[in-house]
Amino acid sequence: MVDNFSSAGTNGDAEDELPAPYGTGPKNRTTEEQHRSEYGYAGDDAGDGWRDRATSLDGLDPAPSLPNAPRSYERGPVPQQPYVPKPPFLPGPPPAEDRGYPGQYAEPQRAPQYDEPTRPNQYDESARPGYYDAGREAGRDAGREAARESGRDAGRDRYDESPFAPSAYQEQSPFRPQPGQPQTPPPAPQQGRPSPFAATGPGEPQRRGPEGGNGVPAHRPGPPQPQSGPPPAPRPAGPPPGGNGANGLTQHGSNGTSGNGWNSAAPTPPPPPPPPSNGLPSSNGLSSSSPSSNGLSSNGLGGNGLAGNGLGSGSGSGLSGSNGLASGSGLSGSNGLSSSRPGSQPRGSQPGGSPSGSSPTGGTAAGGSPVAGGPSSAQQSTGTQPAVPASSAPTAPPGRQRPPADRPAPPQPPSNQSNAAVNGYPTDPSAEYESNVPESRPIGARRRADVQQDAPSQVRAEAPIAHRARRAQPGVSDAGTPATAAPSATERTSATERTATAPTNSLPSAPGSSTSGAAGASSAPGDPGKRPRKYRIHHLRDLKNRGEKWAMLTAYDQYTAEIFDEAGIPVLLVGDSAANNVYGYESTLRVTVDELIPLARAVATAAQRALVVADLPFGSYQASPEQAFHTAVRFMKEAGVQAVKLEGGRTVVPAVEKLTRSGIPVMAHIGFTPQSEHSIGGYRVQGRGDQAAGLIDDAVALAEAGAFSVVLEMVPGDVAAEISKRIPVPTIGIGAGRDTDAQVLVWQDMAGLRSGPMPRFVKQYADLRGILTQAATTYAAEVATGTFPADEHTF
Ligand SMILES: Nc1nc(=O)c2c([nH]1)NC[C@@H]1CN(c3ccc(C(=O)N[C@@H](CCC(=O)O)C(=O)O)cc3)CN21
Ligand SMILES: CC(C)C(=O)C(=O)O
Ligand SMILES: [Mg+2]
Repeated sequence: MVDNFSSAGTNGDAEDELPAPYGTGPKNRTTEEQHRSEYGYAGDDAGDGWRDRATSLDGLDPAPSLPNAPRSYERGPVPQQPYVPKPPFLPGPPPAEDRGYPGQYAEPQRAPQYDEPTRPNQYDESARPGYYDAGREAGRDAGREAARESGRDAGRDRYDESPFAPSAYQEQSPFRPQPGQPQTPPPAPQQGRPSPFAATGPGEPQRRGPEGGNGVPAHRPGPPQPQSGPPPAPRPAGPPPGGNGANGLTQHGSNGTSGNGWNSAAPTPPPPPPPPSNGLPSSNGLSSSSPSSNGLSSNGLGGNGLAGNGLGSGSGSGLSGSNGLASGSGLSGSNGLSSSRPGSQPRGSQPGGSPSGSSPTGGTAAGGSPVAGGPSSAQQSTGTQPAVPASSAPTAPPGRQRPPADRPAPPQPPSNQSNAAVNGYPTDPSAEYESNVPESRPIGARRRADVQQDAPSQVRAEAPIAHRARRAQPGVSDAGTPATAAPSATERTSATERTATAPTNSLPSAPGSSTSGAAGASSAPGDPGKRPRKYRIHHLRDLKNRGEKWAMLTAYDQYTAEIFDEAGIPVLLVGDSAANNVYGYESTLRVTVDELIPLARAVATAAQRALVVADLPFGSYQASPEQAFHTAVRFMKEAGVQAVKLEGGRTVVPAVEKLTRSGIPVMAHIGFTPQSEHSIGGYRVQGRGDQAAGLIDDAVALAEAGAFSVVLEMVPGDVAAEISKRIPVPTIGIGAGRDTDAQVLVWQDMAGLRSGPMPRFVKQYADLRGILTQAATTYAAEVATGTFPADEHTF
């Protein structure tokens, strides 16, 4: 059997599976289908918890019942689009739309490139061009016009233009909220949707499983959370971070404090935004102080949290610190966790937030400097506590409606040319990438840096970096950090220095020896002094050979990339998980190459040391190795990433070979592969029982094909351990236990930005949702009361 991704399950099939020469496409499908079988699944219920969780999620089970969309794809063209035979329908307001995915996936005709639709792929296929164009024209006009007529307002128009929301199409699409109607609250579709990611609306608590929704808590009660990431060195220490527990955050999560934890809270939608006037409790005194004081500000991401604490450090300790934050801020208390709900909406209240909470401390006002302040502030607050009674306040950020408009952020101005669209790159296939590159500094700058890195002595960062640093810390000049210095210092420094500095991060670096020296030394990710100037695939292998564990995080934008990079995270993944963590889709299936490239570019541009890997989204590589090549090249050229990741087992070996032979490092991804969610039949652990052998074979085949690392998602710990021993390249686990060579988490999960049901393998190290909720609430309150801006903010 083939299975693509999962072939794991198959034992003997292995051979069969091996696709012959590159023509994997079809096969994959076939295979996938087979997957449906339940494999070991059945038995699982009991033990794992996965099942349980599922149950808890109630019907959430993604697959089948989803009202949503994905299914449309599977079925073929979206029902409603009569006129749209195919791509054409892409209404394309803006060129961008190329995506028009709706129907296309299914389509056979065009070969390879589903995804890329948008831009006629330069490399490939010719065919497309015409195809799309035609379609667009037709579709667009019609669609748009109609839409306009309907009276859309400006905002809407914008929306329409968005590639994602072609008017005509949209309306019909099951996935998205209709443009016009802000179905805001939870987008209609979502509600029902089982997707774990779906933001739960305020009202949606239901989704959560019994357990509390997230299940998180429940599930992982745990005591020992093994999983957390063993930070590099110490890893064993598992608990360390424990602190976390301490922090509450974690605990929250784990405990489910709230009941379920986060969930519970959520349910109660809080009162809408508080009337400022009253105040925010805090407002009063707060004024300046409060706000900042809360630490919120300070906490801010940078501060405590992440950076400071050091994610990097891994689980460990540092983090905990972070907790502090959380709690400190009240957040915790507030937790955003609990309360927070997904954004979508009303989450309302989030408990947190509230103002009240805030106030507590007093803070510093200052603007919170990030970092430094961060921690401290946090702590301060802590004292205060969690403040945030959730209820209190008015927290609620104005519910976010996610009216369609917002969500898909379609940033792009509608340029019309198709391609040009999104990226801004010219559509012209032949166009020179270099020249196309929009910005001046980005890619180029980075690369230069890289080069230097290789050169041992280099040091100071280049101008670009400096700029970046400055930007980050207003006020700071090169040297110092502004008020709060901590972070800044780091930032400012050159890349090299930065590393070192990386503040807080002291994490566990591996004691390992750093072998190499300067530039390339292989070193522990967490140890500032030992970090390579730029992580390269050989460094990762060195880490494995030395037994040093490391952490990977997703990143989708500049700031998070900078923070994680400075925290010592050696690899940043611009995952297709941006679909549900950036664009608001319910699964990763809908995100396109054109949507990911801008994000990847931001991350690649911002990361100084981290190796940046981009996920090849669904439909952009399965058709053939050539398609994979073209898509990968786009990410390398247009975004500047250093490697790509694709999902699948033996069936994608030809693609892996093609890429690696072409000089493109490939990170493989097996076990539960989200892009094949529908063929797999939901979010399930893969590789149990009989499937184990197949999964191992997949890993071995991928490593032999040249993959420089292999992500193991939702794989039994013992199987992951075995694979880790069997292949020479690093294994990166997510729901694969503690014996993989590295761990990866989606940053919003790790930092507590999102709420809603959380996969069992997630450990939350901060409560950004709570922090931001409180910050926004306080800010709004101060504006309302006239506290802000104050004299010092006035020119
Ligand atoms: N925010 C976020 N976190 C992720 O880990 C993530 C994404 N997004 N998007 C892409 C993929 C999808 N992934 C997922 C998503 C959901 C589950 C999940 O619901 N797991 C359940 C198990 C359910 C079952 O076994 O039936 C769990 O409890 O962990 C797992 C992996 C991992 N990735
Ligand atoms: C969860 C990780 C491995 C991923 O593929 C993503 O974020 O897209
Ligand atoms: Mg992915």
